[in-house]
Amino acid sequence: MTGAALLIGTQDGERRITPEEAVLRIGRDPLCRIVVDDPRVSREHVEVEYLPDGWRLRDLGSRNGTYAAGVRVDELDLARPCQVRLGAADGPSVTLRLEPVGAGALPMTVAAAAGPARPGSAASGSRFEAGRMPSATYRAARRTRIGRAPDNDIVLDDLQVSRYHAELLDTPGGLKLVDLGTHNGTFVNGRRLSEADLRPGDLLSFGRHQLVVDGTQLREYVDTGRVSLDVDGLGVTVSGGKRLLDNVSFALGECSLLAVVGPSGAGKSTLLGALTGYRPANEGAVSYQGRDLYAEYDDLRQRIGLVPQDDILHSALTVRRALRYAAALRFGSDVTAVERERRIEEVIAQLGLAGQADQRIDTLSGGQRKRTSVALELLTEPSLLFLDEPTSGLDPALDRDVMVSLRDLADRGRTVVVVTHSPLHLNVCDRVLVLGRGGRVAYFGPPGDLLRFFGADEYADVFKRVYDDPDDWAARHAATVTPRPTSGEQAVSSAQPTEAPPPRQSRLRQLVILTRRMAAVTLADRMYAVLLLGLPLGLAALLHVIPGDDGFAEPDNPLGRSAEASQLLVVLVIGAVFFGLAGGVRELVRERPIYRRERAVGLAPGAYLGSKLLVFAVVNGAQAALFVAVGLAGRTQAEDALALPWPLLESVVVVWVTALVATVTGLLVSAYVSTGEQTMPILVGLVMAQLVLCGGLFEVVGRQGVEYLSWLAPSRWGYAAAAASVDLRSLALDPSADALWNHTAGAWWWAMGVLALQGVVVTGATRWALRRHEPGR
Ligand SMILES: Nc1ncnc2c1ncn2[C@@H]1O[C@H](COP(=O)(O)OP(=O)(O)OP(=O)(O)O)[C@@H](O)[C@H]1O
Repeated sequence: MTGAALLIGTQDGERRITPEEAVLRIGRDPLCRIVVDDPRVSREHVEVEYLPDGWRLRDLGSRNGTYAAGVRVDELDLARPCQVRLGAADGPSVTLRLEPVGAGALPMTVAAAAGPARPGSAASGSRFEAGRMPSATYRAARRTRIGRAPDNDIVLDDLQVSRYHAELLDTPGGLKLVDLGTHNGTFVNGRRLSEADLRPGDLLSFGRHQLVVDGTQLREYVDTGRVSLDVDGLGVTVSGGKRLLDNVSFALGECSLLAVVGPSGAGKSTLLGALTGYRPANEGAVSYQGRDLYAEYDDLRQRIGLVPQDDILHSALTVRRALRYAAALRFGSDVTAVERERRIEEVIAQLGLAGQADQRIDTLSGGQRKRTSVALELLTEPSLLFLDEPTSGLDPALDRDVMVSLRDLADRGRTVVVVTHSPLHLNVCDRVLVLGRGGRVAYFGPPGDLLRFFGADEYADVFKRVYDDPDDWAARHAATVTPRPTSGEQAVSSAQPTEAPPPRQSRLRQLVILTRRMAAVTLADRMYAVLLLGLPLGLAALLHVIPGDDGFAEPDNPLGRSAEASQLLVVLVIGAVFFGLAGGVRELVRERPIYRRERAVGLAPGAYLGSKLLVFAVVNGAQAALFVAVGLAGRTQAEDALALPWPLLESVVVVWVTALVATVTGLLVSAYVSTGEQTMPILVGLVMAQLVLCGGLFEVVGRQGVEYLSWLAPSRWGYAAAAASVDLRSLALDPSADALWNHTAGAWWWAMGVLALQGVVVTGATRWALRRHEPGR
């Protein structure tokens, strides 16, 4: 395209301009190079200019707007042939045909614009095609196979496309599409379907590739990231009638970088939720290259990358390892390790992280860490990238570093929207949107005009003015924009409540990936790993403080009884509860931002929880073995075992299972709390309750309320199994009436069975609690 001339076609004929010619204005004014005599066109309506990266068309703040593919645009990259309308989105209007010609330019195709897209209707494709040119055209045979592998009839080179993805069958009733059981999914007019009868104009999506059906012909379009975003009348009202967003409208051209700024509480995060579809708006529409985001969310969500405010990275891993796990989770299982590795190296290079690729994330600078989060989102090549305050907490130099990276991403073909508190580097953006309280737009336009619009000398004044008088600035902004044509009805959003998408791999494969990741994270965090093993060792030392040297043998005193055995068991069981809870209680809350983001791209909660259980089962097993072996060293063991080959093994198993049930209880707490700090008092309270209710401190049998309550405590059953194992009823100082402690295999299995059942119930409750962190909540 570089060096290409531009052909501009109007009703009056064609005109060829070269890069050497200066900026060319088009409008009603006789001084314009191309004069258009039409009342809907402004005196100076648009200008066309050759920039280092190619031709651009810019709307000069025209009253009635400039439209491409039915979307109002402020700026348009003319890399590809297109049609724009001056003064009206549709109906009769002045139409310009713009076509780069000469070196590297692509041939022109003109497609007529149709009505707005409707999911499930045949119109999606026609609107989507308006003004664009297909990258290929295919004719469907009787059976046409589509996929990534080279032996398909239609080969789509895209890691989000399965090797053998779908089949088109030419039947007497017309074309029929059948998904070949992919995890990636096949989408028809934005809806995921396993089978569909196709009609002319239907839009089929496979990853970044779209095929529009026209008889037995299929026109292919590839989403290279050059997409426009059109936001019309977004409104969010919460229960109680409070308005969080009020009639937000704006249009962004391709390859744009938009900064959303505004005082705290203005609604920036709410806007981000509405634009990404996580928390859809109640009113209005968001369209993405002419496609309705809410109506076609199943499909379009894959084209959206979101970098939330909190890091979505395991900081103990290196950049490359974190990206490897993310790629394994986000790509389908038929994407090979070599293909994933290639993509990882691409994003590392793209974000300038080659020097840090093998560095641990917790040793990166704030800016590099943010760029790693961005790299992770770019793995799947989204065309729209949203970032929530990526520069918060960064110094001005790192702030600029991040903003310049975003500029670069937009320039390479992507629309980037960044919410920021920092006005320092707004000049790298194409557009700035200032939100005032109540979610009203106080300004939307180029950064260069921002201070002038507010009559301010510095950005701090802008914030203050918007904060002090949001109504006035919203009204002033409204006066500068042309109202869009409406049908007179309130635009009710077509949004459905957001649901997480299905996983990209089988749940078993996810379980394996997540288990490996968690093991890697646990081992990489040396301090944490040392603490996990240090805790049972410290507790084992406490066991040696208990007086006596009989262990679990009959005490050598006239009574034949002592407190030693029951004291040993209390410390063993409560120790197990303690290290189990301590491990579980932090786990989910510290990973919450990661969980939320991964859930939104197809993480299966069952696989996630399963990976925690598997790793903790191993960790708790090692802890139990250490604790029992070191803590009981030098003490006599019980003479015989009840259910397992050796008494010591029985003690280890009791401690292990008790710890595991406590771990799951910790995970349940972790799923409910909102910060790590909240876990400490809960941990203390739970350990104390387990101590009181275990039955070893004082007798709970026969004290009705207490006895029933104790049935809920895992420590009660862990203690009972351990007591049965060592025959505590014949060793303890006070002969106990607790039938759970009978020295029989039946009593041991009963106690262990109830303990296991508690584990299953609490795991189910934790899985349920994870629903609180579904995307959109
Ligand atoms: N579910 C809700 N119910 C009621 N009010 C809400 C709800 N969610 C958000 N709000 C309120 O809506 C307003 C906008 O919130 P939002 O988080 O979008 O603002 P923000 O501009 O992102 O703020 P900040 O810059 O502090 O992050 C705030 O006043 C907030 O308290």
